[in-house]
Amino acid sequence: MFGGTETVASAIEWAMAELMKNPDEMSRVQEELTTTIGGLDRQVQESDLEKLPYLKCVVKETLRLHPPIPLLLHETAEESQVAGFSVPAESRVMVNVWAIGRDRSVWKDAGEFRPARFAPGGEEAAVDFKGNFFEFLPSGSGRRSCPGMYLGLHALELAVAQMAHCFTWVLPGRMKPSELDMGDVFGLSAPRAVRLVAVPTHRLTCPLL
Ligand code: HEM
Repeated sequence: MFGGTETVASAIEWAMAELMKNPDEMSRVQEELTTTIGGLDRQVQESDLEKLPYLKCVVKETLRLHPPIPLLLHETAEESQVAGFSVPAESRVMVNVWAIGRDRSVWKDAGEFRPARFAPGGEEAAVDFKGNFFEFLPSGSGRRSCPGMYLGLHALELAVAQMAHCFTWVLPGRMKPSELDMGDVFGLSAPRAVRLVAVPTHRLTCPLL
């Protein structure tokens, strides 16, 4: 239950928070949605997702900065050498996916939310979720990597697409995007420290139901 629900729920909240903090990115996502869907007179459907490449970059960038499972807990099957250190067999090993995703020696503008890095022509366009790029491991890697990742991605993309397409979002009161608290809580998962509060207004010209 935890693996399939909390991961997706926390990633939806982080994606929306990043889009609220970066209004230009929200506009770009909404523009892609409006163009792909052909206006504002219908909702996003599952079949539209394959035609939304920038939305997929937004989701990828969200999972780079906010992997729902920040630490992978593994055990070595045999003695190994890592960076000149000998690691005995049956050692508990923790892989800090959260820190790797923000490593400045690996990522350009590591702390910035810049989905275009994953777009065609971007410097990280080739990175995927299969666990072969060790600098990007939101679903782990190898035999114990996440078996539900593509289901999770599908749910995540659909939820963000629907929210961005159906509504215009603003922060409550007169809060500026730069004032949005982006702190997280470190544990088994890494949800937002402060829940996202955002005010929607209807954007579509058709009814929601
Ligand atoms: C955005 C969504 C998701 C993310 C980021 C995610 C991430 C992860 C990660 C990092 C692991 C551990 C991999 C490792 O230790 O190397 C994992 C394991 C697992 N996940 Fe997911 N997950 C997601 C969605 C789901 C969904 C939707 C399901 C089921 C419907 C699921 C089922 C599992 C299971 C069963 C494991 C344990 C696999 C094993 O131990 O062999 N996950 N997930």
